[in-house]
Amino acid sequence: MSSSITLPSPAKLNLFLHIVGRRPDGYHELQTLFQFLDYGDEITFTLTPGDARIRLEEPVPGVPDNDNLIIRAARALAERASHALPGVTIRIQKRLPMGGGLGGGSSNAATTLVALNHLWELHLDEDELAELGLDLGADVPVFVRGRSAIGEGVGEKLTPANPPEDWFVVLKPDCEINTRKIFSEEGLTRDTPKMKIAPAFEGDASRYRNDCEDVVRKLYPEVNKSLEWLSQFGPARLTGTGACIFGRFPTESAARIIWESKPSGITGFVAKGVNHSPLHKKLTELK
Ligand SMILES: C[C@](O)(CO)[C@H](O)COP(=O)(O)OP(=O)(O)OC[C@H]1O[C@@H](n2ccc(N)nc2=O)[C@H](O)[C@@H]1O
Ligand SMILES: Nc1ncnc2c1ncn2[C@@H]1O[C@H](COP(=O)(O)OP(=O)(O)OP(=O)(O)O)[C@@H](O)[C@H]1O
Repeated sequence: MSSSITLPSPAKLNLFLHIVGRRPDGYHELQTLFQFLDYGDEITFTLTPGDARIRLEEPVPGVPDNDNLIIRAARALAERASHALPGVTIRIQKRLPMGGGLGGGSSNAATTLVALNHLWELHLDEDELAELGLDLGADVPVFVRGRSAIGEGVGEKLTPANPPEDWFVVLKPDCEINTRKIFSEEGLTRDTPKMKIAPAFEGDASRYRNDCEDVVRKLYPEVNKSLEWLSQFGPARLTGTGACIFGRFPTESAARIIWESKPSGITGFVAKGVNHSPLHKKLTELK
């Protein structure tokens, strides 16, 4: 087996996000529809026999290595091994904005769990990896499992879903949003009635909303302005707790026309929604 592997670490969108309650520990109970994008970071893992360290070739700007979810995921996995493991050097090509609501850090953690489980030949099953992942972040399990899904609980109870694989214009207003801050806002809607989720949910996500959107629009005028602009062309919505917003289009060319006309100074990208994670697709090709 090769001792080096390069794998995608895709973004997710929350096609809708309802807050349906609050647990005694303060965490919010959600109903959310996750879909992956064929766009994200890329991570290369190279085993280093003879050097037991788990290290990043270069730090992610603004994130101390000890806090980096890649390092934390690798260490958590290594603790599960019953024998000495070779070290690993990890290189990340970061494309996803931080604090964007695209799940970048969680996706990096999941790619690390899946990649090192493979390279270290640990044979943990998907349930074990998802459970390890949940300790690192609420969004990690869906990235570990790699299927679009309705997430309930804090996002760890997953029911596979098949939303249409549309094209998206994703815009990143010029601000970073802290997830914890939004979940602690007094004015946040926390009592959306729970829906009954049918297996293989294929409902029209645009009928539902993101309960964080009102609060985020008020606190971040940049987000409000971008949503107003994108809404001219169809339903536009916040992902996660922001800051990114997305508009849905049936074809790539329709999405690109809108992308080309965006106001100057806004960053982002055009990507396709996919119901199978690019991570798992690539890993299957490699096996
Ligand atoms: C908003 C979403 O992106 C939707 O997919 C996720 O629920 C957030 O997931 P995440 O970024 O992995 O969040 P975590 O790192 O687990 O949590 C950050 C903080 O947000 C708050 N938090 C998070 C998730 C949740 N369901 N309820 C919460 O109240 C908690 O204060 C927590 O300390
Ligand atoms: N590998 C990593 N990549 C990005 N952020 C990381 C990483 N490791 C730790 N972090 C921390 O996680 C924070 C949130 O980053 P992330 O990119 O996951 O935000 P997000 O897209 O808003 O996530 P979510 O949608 O899950 O709320 C960052 O501000 C950073 O401090």
